[in-house]
Amino acid sequence: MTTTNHPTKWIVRNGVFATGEREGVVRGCMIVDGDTIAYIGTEEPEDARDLPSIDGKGLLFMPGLVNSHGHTAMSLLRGYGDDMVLQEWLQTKMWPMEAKFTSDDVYWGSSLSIVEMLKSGTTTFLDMYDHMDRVAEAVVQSGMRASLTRGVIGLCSQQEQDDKLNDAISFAKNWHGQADGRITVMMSPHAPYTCPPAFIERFVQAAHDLDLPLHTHMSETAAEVEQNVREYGLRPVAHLEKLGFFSRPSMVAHAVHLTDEEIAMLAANRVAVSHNPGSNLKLASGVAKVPQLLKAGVVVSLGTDGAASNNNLDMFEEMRLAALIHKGVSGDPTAVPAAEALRMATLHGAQSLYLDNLGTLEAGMKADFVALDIEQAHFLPRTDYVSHLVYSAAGQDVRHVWVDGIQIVKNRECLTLDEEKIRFEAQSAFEGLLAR
Ligand SMILES: CSC[C@H]1O[C@@H](n2cnc3c(O)ncnc32)[C@H](O)[C@@H]1O
Ligand SMILES: [Zn+2]
Repeated sequence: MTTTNHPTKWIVRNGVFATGEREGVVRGCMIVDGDTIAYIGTEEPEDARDLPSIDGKGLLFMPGLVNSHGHTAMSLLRGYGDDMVLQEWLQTKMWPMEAKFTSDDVYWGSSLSIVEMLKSGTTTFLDMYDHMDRVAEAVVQSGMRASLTRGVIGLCSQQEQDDKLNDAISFAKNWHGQADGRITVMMSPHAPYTCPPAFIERFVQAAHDLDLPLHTHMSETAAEVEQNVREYGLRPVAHLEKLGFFSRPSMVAHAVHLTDEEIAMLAANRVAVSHNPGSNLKLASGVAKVPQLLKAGVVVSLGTDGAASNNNLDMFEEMRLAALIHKGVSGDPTAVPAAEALRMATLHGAQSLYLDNLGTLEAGMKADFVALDIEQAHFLPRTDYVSHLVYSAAGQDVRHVWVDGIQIVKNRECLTLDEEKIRFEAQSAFEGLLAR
């Protein structure tokens, strides 16, 4: 992406800002200096008079959404396997197709997901997959921010395990901190049921050596928890703790099937959780105990998972699901209120990816933000914009997107990517997979 033609310091005037912070909504202006928010408030500073400006009238600004768990190349398998439980879905539909993926397939699938995410307000995402150099290439081109991790399934020979771990280590060495710091890396054994204990321990060691966080799928289904107990005599949380997984900064996806003791153990070890309500509902995995996790002080963020188990990457939908399903299952209408759902999709997302200065609209924070068109029926009356964002809005309401202070979506057009080519190549890639 090119960074020319962007003024280093500029101002948004006449905007409404859902800051994601305690003060909630600010009506006024925001000054961006390079990649950072320099000021936000109701009063315009005197020395801002001559700054280049954009008019925020009719726009609601909010922090860019953070999608804390997914597999971007899986957009190529959207609609390819519906209405199955996780293990059947993985074994009969996903893994046979993924075995045929080339690095080009990963590039076009990831590019397709990036277009979808950007245009629905996501500015940062986590991706766990194979051929990660090609995902990184798409991230660089897009101008987006990402936490990338080479996901490794260890149900293979010792030699293949070595090769996969070395691939994950090389990827980390080559890409952590690249793209002006927009790309960071985590280390990811796929799950306790696909990685033998000794292999997970090697990932923990590598994460120590590289000083990187760890990420994995954990306790997504009841069947997986039972299998873990059968094979190792421990539920997944105690199993991972025993393997040293939580001795590193770590974030686990799903965490649906937890006991109260396990929730306390995650909190004590400062393990962050990516809650994926859409994927958990579609695969009939269950409903995570999010109110209890939040009460215990666990950082809970939101993820879509891949587009083959969701089946879209719209984080507004995940926010709404998170705010609704926990009310439904608990019978408590105060469970996950709107401000909490918004925080999960923004600040908690940044924290769960171990990214500093990201996730709210405040002076000193990264200038990653989006603007929604609020001159639409479903944003009226002007009662509570945080409520509207969570209970009424959808990704299609996003009109403009900035990352690091640079505009990358303008009037719903992606400025950094050729959307038409990406749509064409993604469809061709899927047809090629079917034919191989
Ligand atoms: C080794 S790369 C990532 C790997 O994860 C698979 N996957 C996608 N969604 C899920 C999920 O919800 N639980 C577990 N594994 C999942 C994907 O198909 C890739 O093989
Ligand atoms: Zn996943």
